[in-house]
Amino acid sequence: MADQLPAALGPLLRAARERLAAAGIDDPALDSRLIVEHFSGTTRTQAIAETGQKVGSAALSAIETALRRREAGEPVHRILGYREFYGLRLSLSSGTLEPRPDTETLVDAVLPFARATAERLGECRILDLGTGTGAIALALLGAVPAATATGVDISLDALATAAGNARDLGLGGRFKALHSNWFEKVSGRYHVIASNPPYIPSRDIGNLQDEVRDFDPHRALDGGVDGLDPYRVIAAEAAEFLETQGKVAVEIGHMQKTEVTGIFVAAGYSIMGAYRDLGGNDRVLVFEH
Ligand SMILES: C[S@@+](CC[C@H](N)C(=O)[O-])C[C@H]1O[C@@H](n2cnc3c(N)ncnc32)[C@H](O)[C@@H]1O
Repeated sequence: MADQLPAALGPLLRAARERLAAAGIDDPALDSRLIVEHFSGTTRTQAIAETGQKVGSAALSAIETALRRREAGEPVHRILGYREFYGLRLSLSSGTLEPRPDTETLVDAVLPFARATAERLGECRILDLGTGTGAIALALLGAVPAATATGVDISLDALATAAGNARDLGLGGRFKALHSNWFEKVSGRYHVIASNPPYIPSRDIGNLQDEVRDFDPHRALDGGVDGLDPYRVIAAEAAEFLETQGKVAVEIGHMQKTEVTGIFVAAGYSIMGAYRDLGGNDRVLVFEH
């Protein structure tokens, strides 16, 4: 019950952390802090300097509900309803993948080219295939003020969330959400075509961590029998939508570098760069046609 949680901030944080630790949560200190701060509207500084500050009963009740959800295995960012990506706060919804830090590697990989294009031409048109929350497109728009982006998704729910994120970040005027099965409804040409497509082989979905399998939409994960179907579509069709010397950048599963490179090379592309994530895993490939 809500009244079992202490109302003073310091003891409340301690109690929340102990509950999550007892439930076997990986990082109970971080998750309890995120939950308490979010639902009480307090800051980290207050947690250190004002441990006696009282949290109201409505906030305590929300914290109690959130702790129960976390104890039951729901990812902390699903409970909060947002996740930070490339310094941007992105709202989540049931149709969106939770953006992962690994995907920031893709943003880093194409950002210098996007900046240089914007400087040279006064614009940089970006196509983000499978945009989800809008993570990749919005990170690039945030960093390159002259850029514009179209975010494509098959999920209407994801597109509504991406458009809302663009608005909330003040990027709505440069972001267009497009409902399309990959390139089907896409028109025009782009300097950057970026994608973090679904790339898990269908048979492996059941073996994913519970937090991924049970809370990320399967449409965002399942890349077909061998996990490579979306790369085949992108390699076959992207050239038609690329500006001269434009770049295609894709996130890959850490064992997929050779196969994905082979798919793009067979379709007439040259590999321009391969990037590892912070864990040292192959994560992003950049091609030119
Ligand atoms: C791995 S998620 C990536 C989401 C986001 N770009 C990110 O990096 O966090 C893949 C996205 O592709 C979308 N998707 C799956 N199949 C698609 C298709 N046939 N056409 C367009 N988008 C598709 C999913 O709905 C999902 O949003």
